[in-house]
Amino acid sequence: MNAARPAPTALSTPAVEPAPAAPAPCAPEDVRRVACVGAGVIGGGWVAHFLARGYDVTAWDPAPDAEQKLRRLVAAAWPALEQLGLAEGASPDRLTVTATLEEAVSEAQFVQESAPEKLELKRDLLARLDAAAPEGVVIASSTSGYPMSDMQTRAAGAGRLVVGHPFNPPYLIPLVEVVGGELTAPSAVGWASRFYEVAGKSVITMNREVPGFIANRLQEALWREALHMVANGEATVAEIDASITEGPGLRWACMGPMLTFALAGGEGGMAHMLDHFGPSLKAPWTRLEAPELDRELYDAVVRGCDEAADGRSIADLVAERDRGVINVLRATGRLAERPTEGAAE
Ligand SMILES: NC(=O)C1=CN([C@@H]2O[C@H](COP(=O)(O)OP(=O)(O)OC[C@H]3O[C@@H](n4cnc5c(N)ncnc54)[C@H](O)[C@@H]3O)[C@@H](O)[C@H]2O)C=CC1
Ligand SMILES: C[N+](C)(C)CC(=O)CC(=O)[O-]
Repeated sequence: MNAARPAPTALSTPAVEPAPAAPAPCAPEDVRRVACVGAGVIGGGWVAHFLARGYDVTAWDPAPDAEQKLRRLVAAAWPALEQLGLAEGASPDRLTVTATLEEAVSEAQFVQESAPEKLELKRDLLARLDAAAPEGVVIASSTSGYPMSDMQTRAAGAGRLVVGHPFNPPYLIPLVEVVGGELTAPSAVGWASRFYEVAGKSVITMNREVPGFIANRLQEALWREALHMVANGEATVAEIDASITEGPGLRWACMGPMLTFALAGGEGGMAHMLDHFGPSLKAPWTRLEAPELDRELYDAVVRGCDEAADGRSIADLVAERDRGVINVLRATGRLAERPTEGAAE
């Protein structure tokens, strides 16, 4: 079932011979100064996150009103961050907005890039960050989907460039997907993953490059089908959103799509689910083509769910899911709205 590693795009042929990645100047645990370059929706969210975790943060963004907007974003996020619990010494006062990119990164121990999702802009910016940041400092891009192999082509120090893909807002959604490019040093990937863990993130370190990484590929499948349905008059925007918030979204906050579907198989788990609903993969239930459910894929999914269950029985998982859904319903004020009238006498 192991799909061949996707061939690098023609764009990812390195234009420069990378210098071997110098070691990071400090351990992930010893980072105190973080630079955020690009301070819009996501970059601003990163600034708020790193400030709340007690770092000194420098930020640079070319927009004339960037500082005003950034400080407004941080101030708006701060009450939620106080609720979550701030690190010792955390303060918005530890933000410095610099006049130049070079100033922002000159003493940084980690750099998070969050400029617009435009490939040429990212290539030039990452090369500029590589030229300006202290030797060995890992530079991560917030890109939503570009492979680092396609972005790192102009950086002499490509070995220290990684993807660190967050979810909006980074100060609340814990996931960050980390993956290197063809020229990235494995040590930089490991350093970045460890740093994000230390900085309070939930890290998935991918073992291969794929455009869109993991969660965005899954989101994109749903997003594109939703757009088709609206375009074809099959569902309204409101129906699309309600179908998730009143349906699978309640479960997904507690349990991922794989284990959720294992429970669709009842006591038979994922094996029964695939036996029962496997043929539906050929039904026109989406415009996305399904893979062939061959023995290798079948066994990999069943085995993966058994491993994810980690000794919990189906009954344990059902109880866990039900507790979680009730908590989400309660937390989102929906338990009260549920119809109280029972069956007619
Ligand atoms: N918006 C979202 O939900 C998410 C976005 N991302 C990624 O984060 C990155 C930024 O996206 P957003 O924050 O949404 O965009 P945005 O448009 O809100 O912010 C981009 C910022 O970059 C600045 N900028 C423009 N040119 C620049 C340059 N050459 N160097 C540095 N900064 C520059 C702009 O002034 C702006 O403030 C993109 O790569 C995007 O794919 C990742 C996860 C989620
Ligand atoms: C819409 N988006 C592609 C920018 C979304 C992301 O990249 C991740 C997220 O926050 O959902």
